Amino acid sequence: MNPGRALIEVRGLTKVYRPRRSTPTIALDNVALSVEEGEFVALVGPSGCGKTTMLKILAGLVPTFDGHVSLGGHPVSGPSSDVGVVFQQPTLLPWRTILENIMIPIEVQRLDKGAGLDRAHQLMDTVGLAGFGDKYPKELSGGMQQRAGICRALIHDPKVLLMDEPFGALDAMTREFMNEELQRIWLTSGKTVVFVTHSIPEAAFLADRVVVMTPRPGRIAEVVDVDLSRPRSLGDMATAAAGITLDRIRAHFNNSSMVD
Ligand SMILES: Nc1ncnc2c1ncn2[C@@H]1O[C@H](COP(=O)(O)OP(=O)(O)OP(=O)(O)O)[C@@H](O)[C@H]1O
Repeated sequence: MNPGRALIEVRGLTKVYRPRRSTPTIALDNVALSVEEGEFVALVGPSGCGKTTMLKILAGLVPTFDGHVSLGGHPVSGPSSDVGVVFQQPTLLPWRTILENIMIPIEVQRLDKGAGLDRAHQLMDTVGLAGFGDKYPKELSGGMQQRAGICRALIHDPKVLLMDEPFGALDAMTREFMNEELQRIWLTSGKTVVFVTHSIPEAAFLADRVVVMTPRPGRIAEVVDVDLSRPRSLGDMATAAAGITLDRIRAHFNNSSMVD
């Protein structure tokens, strides 16, 4: 971790989708955000406020936008090996084993296979998938598949992990377990994480700062600091200090259905 140094810089970011046969949509409007190296930042906001759009832009998956977006001082102009992405669905290839799925970025980026295999086993150990490398995705539970997706995103040792509702499809108990797992992985890896969620408790449990977005067009309504010590336990979220943070975030959504 290198505190005080912005790894991700977003200034004046506006994204307008212009479909050929319908009216344009302003997904993001003049968004500014700096994320420091090693920081965990969560994005929350109502459906359609541009959270996924923001993440895709950071991932270099959206070619056109207005404003400045940089990663490590370099303007984002396409996918980068400095970034790992985890989506809501694990998107594992069904005909490949778990280990073969995790190794995909090593193959695509033509990195050293031996070192990649060592790291894959290390990551599988870390997330509790040791011994499952030879299984196929359908043989694993949803939570295990999502853990494999996290290993795949981390296999090439990216600086930044972008996560788009990674636990949204999991049952409540698995989701809580995955939140604790992710905190542990983040604490040991020192990665910079940007995490999209609809769940305010999840955002407050995981993040150093919670970025609250307005309904579309997405702007930043408030950035809420979460001043709770690490490592956090789920029980910590029932304390008065956590309650103040949760209320502060929830106040933005009193008339919205997004609150979990
Ligand atoms: N490829 C696209 N073409 C046209 N419009 C799009 C496209 N992608 C997103 N949009 C529109 O941009 C707006 C923001 O979408 P986005 O998916 O970024 O929101 P979101 O906050 O992630 O939503 P949700 O919480 O429901 O996933 C929405 O109105 C959406 O319909």
